[in-house]
Amino acid sequence: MLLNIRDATMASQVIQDIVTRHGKLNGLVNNAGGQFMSPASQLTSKGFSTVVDLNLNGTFNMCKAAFDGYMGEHGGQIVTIVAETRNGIPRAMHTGAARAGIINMTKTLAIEWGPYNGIRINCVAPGLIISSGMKNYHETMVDLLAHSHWMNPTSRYGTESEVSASVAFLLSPAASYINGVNLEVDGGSSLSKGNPEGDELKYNPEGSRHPVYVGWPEGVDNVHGIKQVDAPAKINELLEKYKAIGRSSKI
Ligand SMILES: CCCCCCCCC/C=C/C(=O)SCCNC(=O)CCNC(=O)[C@H](O)C(C)(C)COP(=O)(O)OP(=O)(O)OC[C@H]1O[C@@H](n2cnc3c(N)ncnc32)[C@H](O)[C@@H]1OP(=O)(O)O
Ligand SMILES: NC(=O)C1=CN([C@@H]2O[C@H](COP(=O)(O)OP(=O)(O)OC[C@H]3O[C@@H](n4cnc5c(N)ncnc54)[C@H](OP(=O)(O)O)[C@@H]3O)[C@@H](O)[C@H]2O)C=CC1
Repeated sequence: MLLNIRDATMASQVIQDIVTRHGKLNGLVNNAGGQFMSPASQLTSKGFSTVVDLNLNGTFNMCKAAFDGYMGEHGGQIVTIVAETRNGIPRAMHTGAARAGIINMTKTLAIEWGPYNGIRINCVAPGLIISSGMKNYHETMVDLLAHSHWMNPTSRYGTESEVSASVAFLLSPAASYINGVNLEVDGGSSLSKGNPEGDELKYNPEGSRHPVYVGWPEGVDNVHGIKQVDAPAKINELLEKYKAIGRSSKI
């Protein structure tokens, strides 16, 4: 099923197709999104609009389609992946603005849609994650990333599994009284005060001592298997390292 979330008509059509095929729509996860890197001073109006359209308008299109097509009548759970935006996102101001918009939209929808059969809607805000998305960035950026992970308080980046686990939690009855929140999944990086230069001892360049979660238990189709992360070699190297930490850690 092809879907461009920027197209409201297509969003409605896809939701209708799902409801027709399965008879219900229990949950919606808005994961699609992205941006290009650019300092704000070089960003054009069109570039800004493009990223806002994808992330903010696209998420609205999907939420509205799910509400109109099923959830307004039957309830359901919605989780949107945003990005950690606590201190803005230098060189990605457009996406920071769009994601902050989604977080606020989520709060309003939680209030307005809660009465509709208990719809719950929340956000998950990842910090830097070793993911397929890294292939979209320039080599120099990937290089920088591959050597900067120790600046995170956990001395590592996150994994796709760790984001997925938060999404699964928010969709599940375990989160039945959680509504309108933005759950940061960033290892505490948003709390750090920026570049730790001159303060390195607080960090651990040797590697992480925090447990790491990579991959769900092997399933029939292993849909969340880390083998499927199609990222640049340097990023996959990091992932292999995290796998080793994971094996030696009690989680
Ligand atoms: C890891 C780092 C941590 C840094 C922190 C980053 C944020 C937190 C971490 C997040 C990580 C991730 O999200 S990882 C996920 C990564 N995946 C992605 O980002 C997917 C990337 N791609 C896309 O979604 C799309 O291609 C998207 C960027 C929205 C562009 O959509 P379109 O194809 O419709 O747009 P285009 O036609 O190409 O371009 C439209 C206009 O946008 C502008 N534009 C487009 N590309 C441009 C570019 N490279 N530089 C300047 N400007 C550009 C121009 O003005 C274009 O107009 P013209 O000049 O007229 O052509
Ligand atoms: N990796 C990270 O560090 C972080 C990621 N995020 C966010 O997490 C989410 C997942 O990213 P990640 O897995 O890393 O990267 P990916 O680039 O692998 O995932 C982005 C997905 O969005 C889809 N997409 C983009 N535009 C559209 C559209 N118009 N309609 C439908 N689908 C679209 C892409 O589909 P296709 O492949 O077909 O183009 C792709 O599957 C994104 O929203 C990302 O911005 C947030 C913070 C940090």
